[in-house]
Amino acid sequence: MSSLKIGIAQLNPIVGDLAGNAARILESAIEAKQFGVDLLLTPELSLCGYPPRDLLLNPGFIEEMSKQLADLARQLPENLSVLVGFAGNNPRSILAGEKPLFNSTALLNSQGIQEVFHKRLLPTYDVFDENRYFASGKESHYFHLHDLKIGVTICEDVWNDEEFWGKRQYAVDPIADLAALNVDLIVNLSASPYSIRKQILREDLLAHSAKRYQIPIAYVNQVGGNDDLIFDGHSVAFNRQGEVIYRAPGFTSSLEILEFENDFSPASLYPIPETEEEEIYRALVLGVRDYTEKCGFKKAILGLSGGIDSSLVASITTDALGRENVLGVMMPSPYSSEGSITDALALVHNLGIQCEKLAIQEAMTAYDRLLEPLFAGTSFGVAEENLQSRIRGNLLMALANKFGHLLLSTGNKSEMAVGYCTLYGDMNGGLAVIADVPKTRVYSLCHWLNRQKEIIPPNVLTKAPSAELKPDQKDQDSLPPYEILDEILDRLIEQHQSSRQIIEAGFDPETVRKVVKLVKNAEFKRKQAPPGLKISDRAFGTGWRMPIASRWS
Ligand SMILES: NC(=O)c1ccc[n+]([C@@H]2O[C@H](COP(=O)([O-])OP(=O)(O)OC[C@H]3O[C@@H](n4cnc5c(N)ncnc54)[C@H](O)[C@@H]3O)[C@@H](O)[C@H]2O)c1
Ligand SMILES: Nc1ncnc2c1ncn2[C@@H]1O[C@H](COP(=O)(O)O)[C@@H](O)[C@H]1O
Ligand SMILES: N[C@@H](CCC(=O)O)C(=O)O
Ligand SMILES: O=P(O)(O)OP(=O)(O)O
Repeated sequence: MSSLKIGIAQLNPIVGDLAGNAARILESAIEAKQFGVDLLLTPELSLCGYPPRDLLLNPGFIEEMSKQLADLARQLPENLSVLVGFAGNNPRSILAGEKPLFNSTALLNSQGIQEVFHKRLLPTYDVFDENRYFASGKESHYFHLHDLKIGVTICEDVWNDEEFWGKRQYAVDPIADLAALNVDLIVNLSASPYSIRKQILREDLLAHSAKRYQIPIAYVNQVGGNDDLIFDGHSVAFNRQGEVIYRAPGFTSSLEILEFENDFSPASLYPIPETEEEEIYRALVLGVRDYTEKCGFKKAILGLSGGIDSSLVASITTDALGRENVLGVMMPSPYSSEGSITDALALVHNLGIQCEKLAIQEAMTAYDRLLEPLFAGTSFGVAEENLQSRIRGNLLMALANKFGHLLLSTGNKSEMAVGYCTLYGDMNGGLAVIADVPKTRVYSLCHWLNRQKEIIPPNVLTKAPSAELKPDQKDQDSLPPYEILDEILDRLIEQHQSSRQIIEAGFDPETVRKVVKLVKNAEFKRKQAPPGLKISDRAFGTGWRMPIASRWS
């Protein structure tokens, strides 16, 4: 049987940057050619980046994509085939009443577009909404290269192994269809977003299919952050025994070359991060870096309270952007503890970032005076408390606006779930870095960060969480202990359990009912929150579509 050199281009495209993404693909192709590569694989929709969302509804965008695809082919080095992901028109759309586009892969070489393959299984759950734009490809097929039959699949096409899941998710299984066509190799072009330990699931699934059909599989995944989604890369290849013979590094672009002769020869195997904490931290660093850079910012700003959430976000941002690009602002009020300054300063020292101090007492007094006639006869309450948060939010946004920085908000998933945050206050910002990280995980990430040397000051790890909006206030005065709250939230949000099921699992009925009500009532806040980086299987982002004015809980 013939041999083949396959290049895996784990690319980080910018959504909508058609010319820039084409240039990235071309650069990889030229480099791959220097290593004698015959076939280069790029991720799903590599020309427009994933997910392009409603850019796909713009006919001019689709037209330009097809032009870029043809131009790219013409510039390719000779004797190199490249699989490029693109969205193209569905000619049957009007006659057959199908969606107007296909999610496709073109086989290109310097002679032009040789063949086109369409994605068959269109995910429409969680953050995916592909039925909104695409029609399903009707069949699976392959192309010939060096006398090899190479079957082409796109992302979800390989996620329907009935034997693996114990049930069929879709009526057809593209892998089974390609196996029936006796292909020598299956390639999969993916844009599979990160969630905790998802790579283990991907590898178990693909290993099962490779072994089941005795067909080697090469899987190339997109890498990089696009808005709320983080793509971890971790492209991987399996021999026909279902063994992993190659794994790309996670969270970074790469180009690797695999030798194929009847089967894959073993190649480099970058490890999966050892701990969940390492994995999550690296994902968040990539998410912050790419959001910042792809939106055209260089520097970021955040409020430093000496608390654990802002400390973690400051550390992530420092690793993402470099310490010279992070500005922390301390904004004490008369209710702030001494630690809000000393702990923030210890963090600033450990990270080496810039720091400014703006005491907010004067602004509070001015607000109180202005509101006095209207608030007369009422007692001090949440509205007055929240003024501090809103003054801080305003000051931060003024600084971000003045100096062209990106304001990062620091609320964690537990707070976002129950609405323990102030609209137009600490919720201000362009990106919510830890909005999908529960408070208990915030702690474990900080402990992990400190594994070799102190990054998060010890006092930050040990003091009780507090909004410090009134004397001696503690989160735990208003909320159940975070260990309990987070478990209830996990059951409710990620495991889709009802209050009854959670109570039956042994949780205090009154606490469960209170949490469920808080989550429902905070929907209006989450709708106005900045995009949050997704790390779980169910984040409060594009995959969470709850009504606001509703009765069901
Ligand atoms: N700011 C912080 O730093 C911080 C941190 C942690 C916790 N907290 C706590 O979070 C809480 C924030 O208080 P809050 O929730 O009253 O503040 P909020 O002002 O952010 O939200 C409440 C207000 O939102 C509006 N609203 C309510 N339901 C709505 C709906 N369905 N649609 C549109 N608007 C609606 C109403 O005007 C209501 O008064 C406080 O208990 C505070 O201690 C604040
Ligand atoms: N004293 C403060 N200085 C700067 N920034 C602050 C201060 N207090 C709060 N913040 C910011 O708001 C969020 C939320 O505060 P909680 O302590 O969770 O209520 C915090 O992370 C800071 O960014
Ligand atoms: N189900 C897959 C694939 C989605 C896709 O086709 O983009 C995933 O979660 O990664
Ligand atoms: O938001 P922070 O940083 O103030 O953390 P905490 O809420 O734990 O005080």
